[in-house]
Amino acid sequence: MEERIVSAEATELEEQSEQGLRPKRLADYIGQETVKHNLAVFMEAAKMREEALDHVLLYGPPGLGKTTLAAIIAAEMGGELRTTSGPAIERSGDLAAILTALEPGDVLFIDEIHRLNRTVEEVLYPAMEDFCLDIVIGKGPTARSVRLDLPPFTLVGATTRAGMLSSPLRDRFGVMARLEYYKPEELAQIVERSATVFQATLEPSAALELARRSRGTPRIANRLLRRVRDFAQVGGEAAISLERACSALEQLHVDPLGLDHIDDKLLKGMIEKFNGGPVGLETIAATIGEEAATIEEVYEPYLLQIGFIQRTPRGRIATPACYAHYGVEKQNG
Ligand SMILES: Nc1ncnc2c1ncn2[C@@H]1O[C@H](COP(=O)(O)OP(=O)(O)OP(=O)(O)O)[C@@H](O)[C@H]1O
Ligand SMILES: [Mg+2]
Repeated sequence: MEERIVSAEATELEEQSEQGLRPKRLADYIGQETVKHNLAVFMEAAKMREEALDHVLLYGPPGLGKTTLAAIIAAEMGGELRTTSGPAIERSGDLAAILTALEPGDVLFIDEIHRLNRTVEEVLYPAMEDFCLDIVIGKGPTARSVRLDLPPFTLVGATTRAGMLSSPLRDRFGVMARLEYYKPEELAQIVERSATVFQATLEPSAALELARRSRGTPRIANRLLRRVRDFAQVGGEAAISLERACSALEQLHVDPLGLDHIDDKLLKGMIEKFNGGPVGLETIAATIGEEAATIEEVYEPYLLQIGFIQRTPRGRIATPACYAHYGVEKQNG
């Protein structure tokens, strides 16, 4: 798969630089008002009862702030954040080691929790439900099971694929929070905050322009800000203006809706080669030289979200909004 500036996934380098951009407290976390409001109530109540917060499942598309929110929950609850991920825990013994090292009130963050294997997952059930661990000592006829108590802790799970979680696991989360794509005004606030962290001056109109082209995703907004700042810096400009933002984004092939050349290739292909469809996913994949799964999981979600394509039983169709964007009339027949 080609590297894209509008990809919602983090590059390896970004994972480190993002650290400094993450808001640390709930009050600084922009947008996601419902999730934020509910979490604030649940955290307050847990603190009043002097209990650990109920286990929280955060789900939604990449780059919307799940990892950020997990760290905020730990900070607000006054516990340590222990981070791991589904694929990193290979054996049930690995998870047992992590669980027994927890202190009361800690937050265990399991990223990509849909990728835990079943045997590991089963260790998690009693840990989540009763704060205990059943371990088997010995083998064969002398084997016996011992129950270990765990300190009260909060599990925060994150996933982009909530549908892939088994129902016993899903049922053990007291709080389920779905993160939504951000509005341009919210993304503008996010890039303005990031610009302050970078000690860059960003004009409000430039912030809004970056926001509009960021596909509802803070990670993309911050990435575009970094690149646009480079252009301004090399141009010797003290502040990032709207004109500079627009010309830099044009240079980067990010159009006013946040579409790049790959989106163009896909959408124009549907219009020009298939008269707007319906056209099957496999056929689209073959014409643009991509895997069907990549199109479905990576390219399509944003195009569906902005209403440029529709999924129908007979295949994908390009909508009138998509035709209008490219200034093309649909051929009849
Ligand atoms: N509500 C927010 N306010 C401010 N910045 C945010 C917000 N949400 C996300 N960000 C920024 O966006 C970047 C990506 O966020 P984060 O890593 O938390 O996303 P994620 O949902 O965990 O992504 P992934 O699915 O790839 O793990 C971070 O640099 C973070 O600073
Ligand atoms: Mg994350």
